[in-house]
Amino acid sequence: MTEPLARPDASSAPHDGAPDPCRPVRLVADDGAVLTFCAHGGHVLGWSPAGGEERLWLSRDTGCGPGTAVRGGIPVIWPQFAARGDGPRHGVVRDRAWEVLQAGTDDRGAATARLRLVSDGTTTPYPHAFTLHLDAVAVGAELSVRLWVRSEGTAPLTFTAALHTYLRVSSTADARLTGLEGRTAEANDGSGSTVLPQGPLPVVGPVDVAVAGVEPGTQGAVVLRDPVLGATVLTADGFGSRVVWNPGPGGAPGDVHPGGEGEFVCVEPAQLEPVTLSPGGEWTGCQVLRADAPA
Ligand SMILES: O=P(O)(O)OC[C@H]1O[C@H](O)[C@H](O)[C@@H](O)[C@@H]1O
Repeated sequence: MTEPLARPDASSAPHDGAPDPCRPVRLVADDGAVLTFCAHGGHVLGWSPAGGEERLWLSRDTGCGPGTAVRGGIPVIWPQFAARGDGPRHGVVRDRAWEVLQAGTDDRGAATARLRLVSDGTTTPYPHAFTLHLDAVAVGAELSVRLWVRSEGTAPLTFTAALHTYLRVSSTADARLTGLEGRTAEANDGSGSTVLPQGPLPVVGPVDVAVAGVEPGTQGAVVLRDPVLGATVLTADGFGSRVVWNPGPGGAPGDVHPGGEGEFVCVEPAQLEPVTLSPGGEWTGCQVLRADAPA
């Protein structure tokens, strides 16, 4: 079942008779799990597990439209994480329209969407030919999101990537993160490294770090515990790092609604070691979020 929602930003312009890429599309699985996405940015906007509340955070003040990234949900960061390169910050795919290849329910009753972005290599500021697919599936307690890349050009294609996941919390003051304790965390502003303390980590910002060498799958699980919402367990494959970001009081970008920085923490599966694909080469990274009820 596909239902349109009100657009998050009334200022986003429809694109010449084509469906507005900023229009949120809401898919409901047979068991009640909900996946919301928009074509702009190949962006997962929301997810609630079967019988549960929304687990992703979306700013009420987000923009959406050519050149503007949505604030919240799961922005696709590619082919450059943050300012780690000489291209545009966080890459070139979060602020342009993707195509919707499929949206609906599959034969298990899961809510599924496949989005695609194709570049023929003539687009600035990133003149490389590539195809990206973003697959999102919501069913039961889980959301899975898979990013697939194929190099379509004749030259090697080098990139970094992330699924910049905004996890909703009832209050950053009460939420805690486990799974990264005792690991070395590199500050994303280049100011150096620290070793994270043992025990559950507070998520009140400012915090902006990257932890490298995270194991794939359940071995590298990171768990966000919230006393109201319950736990969200994040596992990933293909992404060697986890970025943890919260801007903290007074530090939020202007498209975060007032007080919004107290309502989320970003836990981002990221591939920060550059990946190089030969012509025709492919790469896949995926994450699974599992919602557990409050203890
Ligand atoms: O404002 P944006 O470009 O969306 O970036 C938002 C945040 O993304 C990541 O988490 C980075 O580690 C942060 O340094 C950055 O502030």
